Amino acid sequence: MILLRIIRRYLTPFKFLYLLFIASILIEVGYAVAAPLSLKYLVDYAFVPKDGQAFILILSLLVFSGLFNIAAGASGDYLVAKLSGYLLRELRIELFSKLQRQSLDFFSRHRVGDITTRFNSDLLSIERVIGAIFPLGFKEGITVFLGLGLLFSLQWKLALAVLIGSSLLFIGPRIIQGKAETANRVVKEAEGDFASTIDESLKGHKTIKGLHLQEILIERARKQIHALFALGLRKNFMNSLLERIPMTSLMVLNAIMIGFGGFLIFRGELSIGEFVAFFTLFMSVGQSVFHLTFFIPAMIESNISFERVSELLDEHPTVSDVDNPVNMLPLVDEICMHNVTFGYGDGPDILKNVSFHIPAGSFATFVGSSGSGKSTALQLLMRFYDPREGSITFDGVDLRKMSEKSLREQVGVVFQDTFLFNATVRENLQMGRSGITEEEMIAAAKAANIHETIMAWPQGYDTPIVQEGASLSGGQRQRLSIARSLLRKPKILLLDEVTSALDPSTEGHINQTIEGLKGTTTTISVTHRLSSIVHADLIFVFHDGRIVEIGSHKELLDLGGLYFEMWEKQAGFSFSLDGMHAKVDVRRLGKIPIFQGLEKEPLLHLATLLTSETYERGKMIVREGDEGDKFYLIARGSVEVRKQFPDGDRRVAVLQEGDHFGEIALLKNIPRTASIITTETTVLLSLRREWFLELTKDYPQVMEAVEQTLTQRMN
Ligand SMILES: Nc1ncnc2c1ncn2[C@@H]1O[C@H](COP(=O)(O)OP(=O)(O)OP(=O)(O)O)[C@@H](O)[C@H]1O
Repeated sequence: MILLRIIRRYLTPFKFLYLLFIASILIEVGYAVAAPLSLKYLVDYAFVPKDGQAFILILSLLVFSGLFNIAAGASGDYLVAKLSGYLLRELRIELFSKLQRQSLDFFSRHRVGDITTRFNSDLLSIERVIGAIFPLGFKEGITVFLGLGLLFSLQWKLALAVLIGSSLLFIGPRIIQGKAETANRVVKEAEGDFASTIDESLKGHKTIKGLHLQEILIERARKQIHALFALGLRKNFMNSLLERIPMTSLMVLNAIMIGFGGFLIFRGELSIGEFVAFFTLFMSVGQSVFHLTFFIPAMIESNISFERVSELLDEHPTVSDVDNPVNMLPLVDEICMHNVTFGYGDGPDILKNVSFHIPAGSFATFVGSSGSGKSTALQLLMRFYDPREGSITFDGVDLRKMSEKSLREQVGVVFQDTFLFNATVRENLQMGRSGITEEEMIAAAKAANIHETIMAWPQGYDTPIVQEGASLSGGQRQRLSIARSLLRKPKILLLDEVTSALDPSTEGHINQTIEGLKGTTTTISVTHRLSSIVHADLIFVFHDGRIVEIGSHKELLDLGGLYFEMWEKQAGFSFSLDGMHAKVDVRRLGKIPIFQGLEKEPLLHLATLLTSETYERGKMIVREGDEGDKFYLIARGSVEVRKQFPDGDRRVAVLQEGDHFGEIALLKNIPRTASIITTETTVLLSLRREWFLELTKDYPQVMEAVEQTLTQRMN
């Protein structure tokens, strides 16, 4: 039984207290059983013969042992409170530590709501069992056991009759027990589902609003709440039945006892004192049985909680330290991937036979289309996952042989999705590091271009960050997390789209900071904004899980391959300093398929009709089904394309800088075929149909060109 396993596991160091607790229980049980037995002597030796001396003797014994019993009971209560407190403390610590040590795949396998339910309601239910139900059940169990022995010694025939009657009467609850167990499990799962929905609706409120998914979420929650109601009803009914049946059974048993007991008295096989003692003892045993059966639903419920908690305790991280791991030393030579193949879980290969060398101190970047495996490669360098095939080495040492702690000390990482703790700015920056001076902290904040912003807040570095930084802008969060990483002075710095939420001037500043790290820090940055990496030492171009080009910006442009194509697509845009307004040059405009082949003059005119639109992350630009009246060109940022399918809406593509959408809207008023949502701060250039049509009056060839291209595309 999991309960006993847990008790053994956590209470072994407290053996002495545990033995004391058992002793106190035995005293209590002894009294509970012996007190009714005293009635036999009171009735047969004191009351019936009217013997005063015997009465006083028995009474004194009863009073004395009663006081002793009270003292033992109180000590037992204290001990159980202490032991259960210890156990829960240890369980909580181990559970939480287990959670922290899990590999990344664990977090994609488990939903937040499900894990938090295990910490909240499951642990509460365990607390109830360990602190009250189990000790009381244990006590009642021994009472029943000893009490039955005494009942048999008083009158075995009567005891046997009562026992047979009881066994028959307990068959009912046994049958219901299985059903109750299933009902309890199903309710727990439904609670987990609902908790996940609440969690999702809170964390994803922006996306939900942006995609206008409120109704879908309400509908989903409504279904879950209805299911909870129906399942809860069944569970409560089953549990009540379990509780009710023993009471009824007890009444039937009383009838058996009085009837058969009376019969034995008349036959002279039972004295009146014995009958009174038997009856009282039976009531006491019956009460204990009743309590025991009362505890059964709670035990069943808790058994599921025990299972769910021990499931977590038994989870072993898929990525863990080997025995005797080596400590990673500061990088002096190179970071290498050797023929690495990797996929998530049992999924397809995402990285296919990837190899590269990055010299220490250099600034390297991973570029490529969305989904080509750049972030995955970065995560492997962090050892969030281990490769399926091949190896990763830092200065020739396999990552799998290094201690995780030393790796994390050497490697800093900044993700696109930054997470800030609910603590002050200072605490967030210094988190996990001691001995950081004020100057160092300010220098890091300045390097990340966030110092001035922090100083403008009323409490400066002591400003509390609330709701995990939800009140800050995406750019502020990103800059704070860059500062946090810089402050740790890592030898290797891994950056995943860290400047996506920044305006061009701030981005320029951060890029300078990153370039300034050359020589002292090995930096590997994943980005889709090629203008930010022209000074990188090495650029790795990813395509469909493979590296297809390697070189410097110039070398790759000269190569005229995929990188060149990407560069050409992104080139030709210019921005205002705050990044809110964009312009596109005529050469670039003429490369858009629908405008290809147009003369310079109409293109110049066209460029003046484009309007800048800036959106924060998570905003819906186009809603599937809405009337389309604009064509869009992405000047900066990226968007996802989502479509409705019978099983819900799904991302079907990601569009990035230089991509465009909505061409058909220039010609016809037809509903949009997909929704477009920004995945980062995005600047678009839009062209309204009415203005475009106006233009075509002066340049009819524009209309012809657009129509021709679109017709070709449709065909
Ligand atoms: N935790 C995960 N579990 C399963 N598949 C994943 C996971 N993370 C990423 N993928 C998949 O792996 C592929 C590569 O993703 P990855 O994030 O590495 O690409 P990327 O080149 O960085 O793209 P982007 O620029 O859009 O982030 C994608 O198809 C993605 O859906």
